[in-house]
Amino acid sequence: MSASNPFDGGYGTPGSSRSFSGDRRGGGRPQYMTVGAGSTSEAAARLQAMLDQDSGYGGSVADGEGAENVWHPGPSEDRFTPDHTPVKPGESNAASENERRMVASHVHQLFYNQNRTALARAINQTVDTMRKLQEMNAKWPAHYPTVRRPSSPPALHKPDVRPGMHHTQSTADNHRELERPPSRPMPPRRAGTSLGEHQSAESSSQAEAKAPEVAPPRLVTPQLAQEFSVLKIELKMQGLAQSEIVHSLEKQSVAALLDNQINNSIRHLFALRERIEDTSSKVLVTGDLNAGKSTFCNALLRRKVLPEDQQPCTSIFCEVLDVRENAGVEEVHAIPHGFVYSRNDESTYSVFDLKQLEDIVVDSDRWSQCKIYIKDIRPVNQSLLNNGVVDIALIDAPGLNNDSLKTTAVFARQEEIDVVVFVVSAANHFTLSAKEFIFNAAREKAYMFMVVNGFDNIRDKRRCQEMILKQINHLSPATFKESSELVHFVSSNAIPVAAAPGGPPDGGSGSGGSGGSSFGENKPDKPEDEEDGPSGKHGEPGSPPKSKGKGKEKEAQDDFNELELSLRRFVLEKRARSKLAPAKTYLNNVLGDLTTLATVNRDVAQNELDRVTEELKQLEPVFEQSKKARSQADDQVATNIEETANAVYTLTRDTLTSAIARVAESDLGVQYTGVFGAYSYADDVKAAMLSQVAETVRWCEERAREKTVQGVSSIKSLGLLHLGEEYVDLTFRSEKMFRSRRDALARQVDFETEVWDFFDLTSLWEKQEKVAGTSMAVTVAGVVGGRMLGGVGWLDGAMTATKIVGTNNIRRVILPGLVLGIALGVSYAISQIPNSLPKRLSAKLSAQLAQLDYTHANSTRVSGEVRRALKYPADKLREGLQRSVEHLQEQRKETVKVQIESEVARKYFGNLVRESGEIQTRVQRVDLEGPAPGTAGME
Ligand SMILES: Nc1nc2c(ncn2[C@@H]2O[C@H](COP(=O)(O)OP(=O)(O)OP(=O)(O)O)[C@@H](O)[C@H]2O)c(=O)[nH]1
Repeated sequence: MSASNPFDGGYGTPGSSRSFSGDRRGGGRPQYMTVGAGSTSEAAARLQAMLDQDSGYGGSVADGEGAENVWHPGPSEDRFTPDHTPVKPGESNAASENERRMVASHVHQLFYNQNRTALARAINQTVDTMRKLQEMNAKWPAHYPTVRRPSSPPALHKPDVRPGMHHTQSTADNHRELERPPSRPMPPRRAGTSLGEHQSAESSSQAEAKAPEVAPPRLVTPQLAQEFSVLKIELKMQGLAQSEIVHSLEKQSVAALLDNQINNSIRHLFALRERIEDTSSKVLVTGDLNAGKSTFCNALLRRKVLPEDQQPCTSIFCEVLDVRENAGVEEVHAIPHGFVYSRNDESTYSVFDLKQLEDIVVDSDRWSQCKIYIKDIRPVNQSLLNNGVVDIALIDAPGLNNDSLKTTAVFARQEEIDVVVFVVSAANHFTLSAKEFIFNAAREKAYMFMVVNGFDNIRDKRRCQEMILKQINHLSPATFKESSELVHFVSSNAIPVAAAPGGPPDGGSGSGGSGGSSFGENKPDKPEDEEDGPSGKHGEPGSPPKSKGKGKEKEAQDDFNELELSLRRFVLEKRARSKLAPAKTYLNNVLGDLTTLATVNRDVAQNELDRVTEELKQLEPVFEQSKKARSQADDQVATNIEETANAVYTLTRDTLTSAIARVAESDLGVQYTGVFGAYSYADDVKAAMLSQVAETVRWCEERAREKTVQGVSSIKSLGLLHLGEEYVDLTFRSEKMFRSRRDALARQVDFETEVWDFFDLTSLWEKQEKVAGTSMAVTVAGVVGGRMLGGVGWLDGAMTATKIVGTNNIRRVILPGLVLGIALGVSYAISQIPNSLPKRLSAKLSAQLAQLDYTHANSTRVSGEVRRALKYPADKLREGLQRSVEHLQEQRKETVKVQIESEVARKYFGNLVRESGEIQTRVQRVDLEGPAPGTAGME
């Protein structure tokens, strides 16, 4: 019994002859048969030609990758959709009807190819775009958006409750948030790993447009949220929200994480491309323990292949394949753990007989999975495995429980799983593990085929249906929307099955079976043949009496037949949805992510560009000012030093010159102790003079020190003026100046005191002229004495005296007068020593100092030291100014660099927004839902 309005579409042509020339899997092109008596119509031939010409990628792909290199199988290799509804032989206008159906199938196939082409091209373009993004990300680390955590997890992720987007920057200085423009159709779907965060389901466009995207987020385990991520950066850091972690990471680390995500995404896209190019389909049958999965699979095969048991038995994945895939040999290949199955490599599996399957399926310690090659005994138009269109594999999964849930979830996610058939016990409904599985699988497989099994056990069937459909609506809204096609309430054990190979014919499962012969074509259509049906054997105790049971069996088998038709339609006709939808939804999601990422980064780049442009505008005058200040301060400091040094030089020179000139006049403080101490007096005077000169030098040095201190402080003011806080103050220790030895002077000045130095005759003479009444004797004595003392020509002196005194008196006066005169003269001269000696010595000292160039040398030394002392802070100031200029220059260079980079990034991300938007639009235009033209009218 289907949930509502089961449509059988009127497909199927039992009796229609269809044959394929060549090996279906060997690459030979299938030949489409004309059904009925007529030949292929013109329209069909035209369509066939179109299909043959349509390379899948057409001639429109210029870049080549999509066209020739990737899409190997031509579209004609994919088979057209078969007719399903049995048309009884001899039915009126069967030929034209069949022909019409075939044309419709071709059209359907053509559309399928177009969609497949469009998606494959979109995959190629997306991969190209993502690779370019990786290049950009390496140069300009992209900023990564995160999703704001909802305060309380919404029950359903409806578009209007989508979380707003937060942009998280990885750098502290650049932190800002960007709100998503409200008009943007796709929300960001990245979130942290917590249960409160989730991403939207990957669903078909229809599901996206009309249905809430995901089931309650509380069901998302961190593990699965990660597995279903697209460009999400997953970080496993305990106790930290993702946004916080992203903040705490370096920009480069985020870029590296994104790069990694892109790589994963590209890998996934390649897998999807391979998948859409693959013509086979895998059907995974899963569900709770003991829900009747194996019984259901056997019912589908009309053959008891898989072991059924009342207690859990299937503990490994059992993949049932058509025997043609194994060169026509029925057998089981059991794959041990750790091996990757390859049919052509026997070392990867062990071969068993079908009879041994019972032992294999329970031995999960030894085997990871098994491949069961069997011959589907049903005709092509009824067989699922051998349907003539797609290679189908049926996979019986272990019952969902805590241990296998994850494995099954991972299995269900595999790209090659096209259809998930979920078997749920009508009596038990959905368990927690079932709900979790469905919710998560719904992300990848928007549609799920639901088999509510054991319906025979239910008394209030309507209530059971209502309750289960309500749960499905909650778990997989997309499936619920098509519940008439996708949800079936059946009793698998009501289906007569052939006995296991080698065993007696077996009807139902487990506890009993229907007549072994009841499998085969058209059986369900003949309830009257069901004498030996399963009625009463697998029903609950107290099942209805036989006559009533017969009706029930018929009903159960009809329901199952209906299920089979739907499943065939789902797998075969709607394989576009099951095969192409994952590619479409993933592309849609990843392109949405790309657009989000690009929008965020374009805005970030724009903001950065604005910021640095403004920064540059402000920096430019500061830089110019700094350069000007440097040269100004340079000049000022140089002038300052020069002026100070010159002033010190002048002061020292003048002071010293006058001090030396006047050294004799000053009070030297030396006591004259008489003629006998004249020599020591002379030494003392000399020492005192030298010390006075040295003292003067010291005085000059002191003034120079003061000037230097002033100079240093004026340099400091300049520094503070131009460098502000950057100015490094130096402590100037002026006492360290002029530390060189000052007693050098005594060693330099070396002159002997001579006798003449004691008598300054010139001055004596001058004095005598000035003093009136000084006796002639004194004069004579002076003259004579002078001459005598001069030691040369004393007679001349005597003669001169004679002339003056007169000849008569000479004899009387000459001797005593002479003696007296000399005595007086000598005593006078001696008395004048304290006056004469300093002058003489001073003159000598001056002369020697002049000879030594003492004044100039000292002035140069003192001013030189001043210059040296000032040079250090001046150099430091210059360095500081230079650094400041260089710093600004560097800053300017850096800002210009950032300006150029953000300009490039803005353009790039602007283009990326456009590009990914365009690809996304093309992807969204791929309509996997609408009926193919030509078939619509037939349903
Ligand atoms: N009444 C009734 N019993 C059924 C139905 N389908 C299966 N059973 C019984 O349920 C029991 C379990 O069936 P299995 O097919 O082994 O169940 P399973 O889900 O494959 O079990 P595991 O693989 O062990 O998880 C068997 O005894 C079946 O006969 C049904 O539609 N109605």
